[in-house]
Amino acid sequence: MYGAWTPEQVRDAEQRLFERVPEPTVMRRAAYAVAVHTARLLDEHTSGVAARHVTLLVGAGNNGGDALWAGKFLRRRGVGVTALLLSPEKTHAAGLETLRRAGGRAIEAAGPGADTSGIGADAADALERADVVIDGIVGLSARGPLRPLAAELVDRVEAPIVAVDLPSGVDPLTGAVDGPAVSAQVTVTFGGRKPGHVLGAGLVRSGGVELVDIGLDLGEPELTVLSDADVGAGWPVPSPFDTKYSQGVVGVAAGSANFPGAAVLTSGAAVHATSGMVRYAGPAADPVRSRLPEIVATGSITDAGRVQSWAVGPGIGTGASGREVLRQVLEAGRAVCGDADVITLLAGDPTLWDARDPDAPLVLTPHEGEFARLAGDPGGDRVTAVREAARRYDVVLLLKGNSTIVAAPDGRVLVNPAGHAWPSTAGSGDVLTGIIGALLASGLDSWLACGYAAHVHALAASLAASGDGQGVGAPIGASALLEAVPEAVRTVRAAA
Ligand SMILES: NC(=O)C1=CN([C@@H]2O[C@H](COP(=O)(O)OP(=O)(O)OC[C@H]3O[C@@H](n4cnc5c(N)ncnc54)[C@H](O)[C@@H]3O)[C@@H](O)[C@H]2O)[C@@H](O)CC1
Ligand SMILES: Nc1ncnc2c1ncn2[C@@H]1O[C@H](COP(=O)(O)OP(=O)(O)O)[C@@H](O)[C@H]1O
Ligand SMILES: [K+]
Repeated sequence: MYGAWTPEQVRDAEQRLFERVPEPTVMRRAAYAVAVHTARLLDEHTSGVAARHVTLLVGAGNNGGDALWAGKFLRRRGVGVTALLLSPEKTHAAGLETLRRAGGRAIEAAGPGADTSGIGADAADALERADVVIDGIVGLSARGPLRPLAAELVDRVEAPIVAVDLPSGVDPLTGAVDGPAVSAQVTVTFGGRKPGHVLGAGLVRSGGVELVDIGLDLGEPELTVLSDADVGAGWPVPSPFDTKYSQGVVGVAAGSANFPGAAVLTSGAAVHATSGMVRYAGPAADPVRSRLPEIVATGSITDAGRVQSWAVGPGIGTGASGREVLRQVLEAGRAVCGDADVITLLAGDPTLWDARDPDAPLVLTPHEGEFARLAGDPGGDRVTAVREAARRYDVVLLLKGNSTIVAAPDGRVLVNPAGHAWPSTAGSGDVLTGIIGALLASGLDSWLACGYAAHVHALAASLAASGDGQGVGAPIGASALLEAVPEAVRTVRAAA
């Protein structure tokens, strides 16, 4: 498990740290780590460190200061260092001095001989010669997209980039990118990850994140990211004294005559995710029986028998029959995972919420379009949007995406950064619904159930796509993802 802390939390912790350790000492610690990772990258790309060339993009604040200090440490290893100053008059003075004393060169990015881009001739040359570029344009204090000169410089870079703290152009709090931004090979960050490293475009732009301890005491994180080991340790498996009933029975209300596949995928996922028993109730009972003989299938919810949870929504339609299915499931007073048409129905008719038993956990798993129907466009700050909607509707809300966000009504937020896009295939959401339904039936806390399910779902997709999680991937369908769920569960349990 690891956390991500907001810029405000990091700044507060920095202030506390500076009461004990002088600020320049902390900055040197941070910059030294940037230099170490830059040297590693140089070695990877050029099979050496000495006599290689590193160009620093240096903005107006301490982020640029870190880059300048890193340049000084690289000089010690014989690296040629050129700093391009974006705001020469606001450059971190001590950093600049130390780089110069170490034999580094510092020039104005917008120096003489500038072409229409505004980049000076020497600066353009330094960018072209760079084996690695260090991005010290902006860090924790970033606001909005890169300014024009910074954007032009970044656009010119062809060498791999080491970002200091955050890739510039990424919003530290939301991970949103609204314009030009750095795509880093490695991001070296200090004290703790920021939300911008694990959310949205920021996740992709950060590359590999290297966390450096600078002595910050950060407190409770804003966001939590689960590891394989966390998920494996909590994944429900049968004990010697369990029966198929005691582990929790999952009810699946999904699919229709037009969409039997949704029924098969949701039910199949529930079968693979946990032991115990899965009941299916709906018009696709025949295809479900023929594909999944272990499922007890009936035509209607009233005939389904006792369950501990319902996974409901995929393919049920938004007409009268879908509405009736939802009403019956909500009235059953069991834990519910509602997906797809359920969300559209609840968004369109607020009276449907009245059927809900307030004591039974309710999870909703919208994709972005469904979320917009329910709570409006999530915009760039998805965490805030999801957290507010979870509170307003008193549900656990899982917003799907490359980084999936799970918010509880009490404000806790989990993020699952997939790290790849293999789950982006039709029907994979149905699989997720089935996994969550199964975990709810086992009695797991519904917020954690969503986090566990999102983690295993993404892992199953990666295992299915790559054969063993290591090889080059190939596109998969939701059926392959479904079949890989047991291997994903094995993988996380082995890590626990
Ligand atoms: N406080 C400290 O001593 C420590 C801070 N650290 C570094 O300090 C950084 C934070 O430094 P600062 O608070 O000085 O701020 P930054 O260096 O993040 O930003 C400085 C300035 O960049 C400009 N800027 C903002 N948005 C921009 C954009 N979109 N395009 C171009 N320029 C933009 C603004 O003028 C802003 O004031 C951290 O990210 C980290 O790298 C580390 O050295 C660790 C210790
Ligand atoms: N680009 C992506 N990267 C990683 N995961 C993705 C991406 N796009 C979608 N997903 C995941 O795939 C699943 C798609 O669900 P959904 O949109 O409901 O599809 P469907 O309705 O076809 O089943 C979700 O778990 C979502 O998080
Ligand atoms: K940066």
